[in-house]
Amino acid sequence: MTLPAADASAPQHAAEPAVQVTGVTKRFKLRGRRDPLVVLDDIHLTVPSGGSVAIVGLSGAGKSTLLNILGLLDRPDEGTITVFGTDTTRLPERQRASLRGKTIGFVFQQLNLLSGRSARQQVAVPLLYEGGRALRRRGELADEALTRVGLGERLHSKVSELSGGEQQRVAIARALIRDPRLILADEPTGALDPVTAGQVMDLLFATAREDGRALILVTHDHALARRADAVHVLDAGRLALDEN
Ligand SMILES: Nc1ncnc2c1ncn2[C@@H]1O[C@H](COP(=O)(O)OP(=O)(O)OP(=O)(O)O)[C@@H](O)[C@H]1O
Repeated sequence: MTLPAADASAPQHAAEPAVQVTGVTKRFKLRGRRDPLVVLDDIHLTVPSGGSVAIVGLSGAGKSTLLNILGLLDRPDEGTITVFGTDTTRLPERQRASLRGKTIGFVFQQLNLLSGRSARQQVAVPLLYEGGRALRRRGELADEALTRVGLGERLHSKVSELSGGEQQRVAIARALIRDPRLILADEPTGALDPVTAGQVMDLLFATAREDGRALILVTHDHALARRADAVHVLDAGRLALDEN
């Protein structure tokens, strides 16, 4: 897919990690319980530029909680998240939102598609907040992104007319249209058959391998996790490298 070209004027920091997580802790207060639930306990993680990391763990281990924090959708109680050299700890909400929008593409389990809109309209939505060329070319860029995920024949189909797997691919095309440097994916291929899943993951891994980009993938699928450069296991609040 020829997505919008990366900003050639943007500074390149090849040696700088894409994401650096230090000492992240997250607790939730639970109803009827005095002690909070410690979901993340002193998490450390480095994702190199051009790299991919898979996070595996049992249901309830805290994978989504961690992904929400990495995606700047939630804040940790302690610790720091540095994204492409920007320490997000003390960033005001508006700047966090701006960094999130410009830098991060989300492929989450909840697709959040609008049922009345066509695939092309859905995929173009993130470009509505951009000015200039990307805004003007949004239809063309959406078509390219949809073609890349194998939906070139369904540009005008409404979500309600698409299968679950096709909807998931629409969400992936939408996540990629702004050419994000960091892709956060939570079970991105859960609704796809093995062949389509393989193609979609090829696309996500290929995107991440470009210098200055990265992919963080949460999955229960160990075969898929092993395609990443490193696999980390989240268990009892701690994140450990899976050496197997
Ligand atoms: N806002 C919240 N308030 C209280 N507890 C929460 C909240 N969000 C998550 N939790 C709890 O934190 C734990 C981790 O949840 P999380 O959704 O991160 O797990 P997960 O590893 O993504 O699970 P799954 O694989 O089932 O999606 C769970 O026990 C969950 O109930």
